[in-house]
Amino acid sequence: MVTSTANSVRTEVRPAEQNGISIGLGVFAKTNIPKNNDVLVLDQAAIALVEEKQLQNICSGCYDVGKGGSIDIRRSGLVKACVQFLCWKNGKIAKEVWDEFNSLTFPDIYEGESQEAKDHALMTKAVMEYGNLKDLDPNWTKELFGKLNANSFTLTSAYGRRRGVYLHPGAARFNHSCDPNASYSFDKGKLYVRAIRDIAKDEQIFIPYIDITYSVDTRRHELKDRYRFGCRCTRCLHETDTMNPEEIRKRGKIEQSTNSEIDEAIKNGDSGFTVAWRLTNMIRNLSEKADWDAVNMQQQPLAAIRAEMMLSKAQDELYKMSAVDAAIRHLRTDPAQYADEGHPMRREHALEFVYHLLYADKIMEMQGDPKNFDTPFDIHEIRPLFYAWMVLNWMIYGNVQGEILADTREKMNEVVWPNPTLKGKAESDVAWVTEDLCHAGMLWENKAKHIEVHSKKMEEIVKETIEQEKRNTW
Ligand SMILES: C[S@@+](CC[C@H](N)C(=O)[O-])C[C@H]1O[C@@H](n2cnc3c(N)ncnc32)[C@H](O)[C@@H]1O
Repeated sequence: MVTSTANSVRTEVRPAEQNGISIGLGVFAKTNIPKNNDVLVLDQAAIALVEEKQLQNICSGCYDVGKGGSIDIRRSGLVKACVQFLCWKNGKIAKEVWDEFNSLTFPDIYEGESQEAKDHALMTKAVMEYGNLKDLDPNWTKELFGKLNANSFTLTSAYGRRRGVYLHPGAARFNHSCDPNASYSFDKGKLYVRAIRDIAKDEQIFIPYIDITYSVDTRRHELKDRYRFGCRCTRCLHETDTMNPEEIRKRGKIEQSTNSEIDEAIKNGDSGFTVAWRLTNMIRNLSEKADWDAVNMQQQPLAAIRAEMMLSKAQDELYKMSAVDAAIRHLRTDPAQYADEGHPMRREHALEFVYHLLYADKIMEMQGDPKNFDTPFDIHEIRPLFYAWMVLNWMIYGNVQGEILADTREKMNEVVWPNPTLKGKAESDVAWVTEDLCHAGMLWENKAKHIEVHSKKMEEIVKETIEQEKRNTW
């Protein structure tokens, strides 16, 4: 069912409105689409740009690591010099994709005397100068930047750090909602749009353009800033109608200033440990200052600090510590943010948690490793490999009682995964983890006991860590 436009067997593009206001075109279901089913799988990205510093690591064509890419486009000098890299799939682009790209709109802000228009004029001049491109058309560059800004997806690493942008004219027709009925994920150059609720025939399909775990003020701020529109979604309208304006403003302020502090904390190339220490201080300061109930692990801005702490510790190979952050997200934040156990974000985060656990297990096996000091995992005598097995079984069965390998394989086929790579990874991991635990004698006789003990211990670790962070006795 892979297609290169949003007019497909299941979807069509037509005029759309949201809460009584026209919002241009949108994507609609042509048939009932049950929850967890594909809405659309798109290939033929028109533009995929990865920022310069990532180029050695990641291909902007398939977003895979270590492959490099090709540059073969009309006016290639422009884009290469300006935004570093551009990859047309197979060096070509389908005519229907190109036509759709040309029909995309962009806000007036890019016209005339706006700061953006001036910036683009300046960039064009620089590119003409340095790239020796005398015949470059400044109107074309303005259009390109305008379309990119208004219609592209932000490509992020698995940890949510920005890596670049991706523009697919078909995907660009999906409108945004802060309470979406579909989600998307990238996998090997394809974009998978999946229903996260049952979608009825003729219903409009909405995806989230931004992280919707933030409060209304921050969401609206970000949509205005990045995409230049005031959100008309039902959730935004409801929240602005019913919540206390003072409370809305206050929450937004704390979230936005914390995000700036996070950027500040990770910016200057310090060690992961130092950054994690700064982030812990931020939690303590927040818990001291904030007189509202957001200083719990389930909400922003603490969920954002948590994700950065996890990454910072992992950068220093402190996996036993980063796995604790992943556990807090898995057991506290995600269930609160995404009520549905099968939500794609919960699955993606769960698999990340598994990787932190697997690395933690490796480190614990290494005798004399300097990082093998007394972390909560050592103190509580948790075997990370066993907990990884529990999480994998939760992902596959929805519980932790997984039985035998053959069963697991069968079940894997029924589970809907956000994308094929995630499925493949979980599938191969559960096989070898199960085998290793069998050899270690942890499966099957004492399995129930191990599950009970590990669940209890992980709960204690999570509780203790959260308390320690608030007091900063980390
Ligand atoms: C990526 S485009 C989506 C397709 C677009 N409606 C079109 O006609 O091509 C983003 C634009 O759609 C509109 N839009 C999308 N979601 C919206 C929302 N929740 N509220 C208001 N406008 C929205 C805004 O004009 C925004 O700049």
